[in-house]
Amino acid sequence: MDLEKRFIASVSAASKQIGDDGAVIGSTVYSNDAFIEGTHFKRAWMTPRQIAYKAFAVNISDAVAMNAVPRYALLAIGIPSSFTAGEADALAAGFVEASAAFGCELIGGDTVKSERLIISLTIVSETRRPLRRSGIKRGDLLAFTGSVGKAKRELQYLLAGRRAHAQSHYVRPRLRREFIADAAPYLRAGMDISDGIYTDLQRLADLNRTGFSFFRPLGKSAGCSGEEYEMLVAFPPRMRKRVEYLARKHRTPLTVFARAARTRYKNPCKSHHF
Ligand SMILES: Nc1ncnc2c1ncn2[C@@H]1O[C@H](COP(=O)(O)OP(=O)(O)O)[C@@H](O)[C@H]1O
Ligand SMILES: Cc1ncc(C[n+]2csc(CCOP(=O)(O)OP(=O)(O)O)c2C)c(N)n1
Ligand SMILES: [Mg+2]
Repeated sequence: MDLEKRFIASVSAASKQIGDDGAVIGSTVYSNDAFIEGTHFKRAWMTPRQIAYKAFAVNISDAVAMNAVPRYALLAIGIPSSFTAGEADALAAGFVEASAAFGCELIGGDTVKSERLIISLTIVSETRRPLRRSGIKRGDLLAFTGSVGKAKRELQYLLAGRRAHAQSHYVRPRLRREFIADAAPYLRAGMDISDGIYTDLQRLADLNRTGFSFFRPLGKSAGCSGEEYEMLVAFPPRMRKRVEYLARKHRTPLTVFARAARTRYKNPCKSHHF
């Protein structure tokens, strides 16, 4: 078992809430994601403003994954002392821009000096109908939004020393807020794709004690592509037409690729955790 899984399993003793994209307390959802130089990005890849915007967007993704509307954000940030005033201003501008774009008010946080640029955001969001990772039944269909695979390619370009394109989804993830809000009543479960479909399916398999029978293999280039921030959803076959209609309505590509079945699931991807 990898170190991350082991650690999360241990802290899960503290609360039954742990295990989903966010914790649902009443109609409020709490979620947190870290965005760390060296782990999630390199400084050379993006401008400080782009880094701040992406950090915010990937956090909003967890709220969307819970079918929650983001309301408030708390930001903890560690800024290297090598940053110029202009770079610090640009970082701040990225958070202010994202806060307005996602309608999520930045109400506080903490600022410290650190060796690397580190960002941790907590999002407080509201939902009337939480979309959880659990609830999948045998026979349910599995689908993902958008086209997946680009994030992995972009990451490979960047690791090879190239610069990111400002309009790329890797720099500016497009979230499926409207589609999820409309489709949630017909979905059995959902999560956002941060580690790649195959790895995220492993989480659904463990949590729902199910395997998947694939209509067609996705291939590793699509299935092992992380940081897509597209949605992975499950719904009963009788809801298929309705969910597909809502996807078309919101111009959201939707690929139905598997059904939940009594098979053993095996994740073919290499882990990037520890
Ligand atoms: N350090 C931690 N302390 C408490 N809960 C944690 C910690 N790290 C992760 N979790 C919880 O474990 C679950 C799985 O986390 P993770 O796989 O990172 O989710 P995601 O991929 O959406 O970020 C989530 O419910 C998350 O809140
Ligand atoms: C410098 C650098 N190396 C490697 C990667 C690849 N990478 C790091 S994290 C990640 C997946 C998502 O990160 P994680 O921390 O698991 O997000 P979470 O599931 O908690 O939302 C990927 C593909 C990267 N983005 N940047
Ligand atoms: Mg998530």
